[in-house]
This record gives sequence, structure tokens and C-alpha cells, in this order.
Amino acid sequence: MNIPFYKMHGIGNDFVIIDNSVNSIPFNERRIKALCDRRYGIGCDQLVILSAPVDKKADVFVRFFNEGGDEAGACGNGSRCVTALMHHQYQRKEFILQTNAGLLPTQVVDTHIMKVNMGKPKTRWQDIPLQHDVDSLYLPLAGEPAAVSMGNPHVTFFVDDLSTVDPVFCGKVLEKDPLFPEGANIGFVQMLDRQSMRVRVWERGAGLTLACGSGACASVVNAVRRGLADRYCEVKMDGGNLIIEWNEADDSVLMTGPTCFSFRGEVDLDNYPL
Ligand SMILES: N[C@H](CCC[C@H](N)C(=O)O)C(=O)O
Repeated sequence: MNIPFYKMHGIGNDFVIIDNSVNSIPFNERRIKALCDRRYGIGCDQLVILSAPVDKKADVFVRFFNEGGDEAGACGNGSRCVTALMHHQYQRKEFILQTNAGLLPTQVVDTHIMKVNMGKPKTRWQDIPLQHDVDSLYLPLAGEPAAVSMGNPHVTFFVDDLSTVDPVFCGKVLEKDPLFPEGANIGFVQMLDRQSMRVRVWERGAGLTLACGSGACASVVNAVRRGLADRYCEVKMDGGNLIIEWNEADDSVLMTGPTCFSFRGEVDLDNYPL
């Protein structure tokens, strides 16, 4: 069975987006992993499945699946790419995405610049008792790690010099710290000044990506809570930059940045059995 898909990325964090609102095709871990595989499949960090919204206030229901097959509650860059796709299809500039993390208002700022309201930070851990002996990870910490959920769990390590951190060696271990039975995204942050930071994220279920939207939000929230940053911050990631604003009035976290259509294709799902 041939179905269309869109291949997009948000500053290098890439996605396969499938509109499943008509066919309601089943997807399980085996099929998701195969589609996300960069050799045997189309290849992406996350698979994004669109379907009809349950909440009447929403335009679309969006689910995010990491390349490892597990589902994530939130995906900032994926939400921005869906907004660009919806704009391309409906010529509107404002949408409401229904996600497992809640309703996300989104906005087309410019042709390739999309803004997502990621909602309020969901939980607060200031200093977290990680079970792993962080010292054994040769992680040159600038203070204890912090954690916050943006609809998905993020741990943030502040370091003096990001070039001295091996995000793969550390991320692989910390993603599965017993403190996070469902795993966690591990962010490494070097403050540049109060309104800019360098961030790399080892993503739960996807590994080291070129960018992580919810990770950028989590990094700014944790930095503000630590007194290290202002509520408006430019987050510099390997694939590009995002602007994050943590709104004091309503506690919402806004993320703005570029998106890109890579290509549109067709995939024969008979080659991707359940
Ligand atoms: N790996 C994340 C989901 C994707 C997040 C990232 N791609 C973003 O842009 O927010 C998780 O398992 O929670």
C-alpha cells in the first residue's frame, strides 16, 4: 500500500510526516523503527503521525515517535514543521495542534519561520538525585544538574566549556538513569551571556540530534531558574538557532525558528510490516 509522506527538518532535527487522517493505518514499534532507519527506511530522528483532532479546538492531532520506536509527549521542532506543512496546505497562519502534551498554539512568523507555544513547564526539579556517579562520566559540571518536563522529560547539565563534554558517552548512560524510568533527554548547556547559550542534546530514543526544540525550551527554563539567563534567550545548537521566550505573564514558553521542506515522497508500507 503506497502512501505519501513529507520529509522536513527544523534546523537539522529531521522528521518524516505522515497524514493518517484518512487511512488510519496502524503503526507499531517495528514499522516505526523501520521507517526511521537511515539505511533500510526513509530515515529521520522522529516519525510524526497526523490524524483528526479529538479536541474540537484543535486543527490536527499530532503524535511523535522517536526513531527507536517509543512515543514522546512533545517535540518542539516537529510541531514547528507540522505548522509549516499546515500553512502550505491551508494558507492559514495560526493553528492549534493537539498533542499528548496538550494543545499547542502555533503561528507562521515568516515563510520559513514558525513559532510554537510549548505551554508551561510541567514539573520542577531543581537539583536532582541522579543515581549514576556523574563524576565517572568525566562531565565537567558547573553545578548540579536540573530537570524539567516540557511534556517530555529533560535533564540539563550546565558546563563551562561544551567542547570538553562528550554528549554521546554521557548521554547514552544518563538517558537511562533509574531516576527516569521512561528515560530522559539529556541537555548540555554552556552559557555565553544572559541572552544566549550553546546547547547540545542527547535525545531519548534518538541519540545526539542537530537540534532539539523542547530541549532548547528546557535549557532556558532551567537556566532562568538558576539565575543564569534572562527569559529571552537565543539557543545555539549544532543545526542552527532558536529563540526561546519564557513569558512571565502566563508562564508559557515560546519557541521560534526556521523549518525546511526537504522532499515529498511515497512509501510502500507493504515493505514495512507490523
Ligand atoms: N526525543 C524526545 C522527542 C523529540 C524531541 C525533539 N526532537 C524536539 O524538537 O523537541 C523525547 O523522547 O522526549
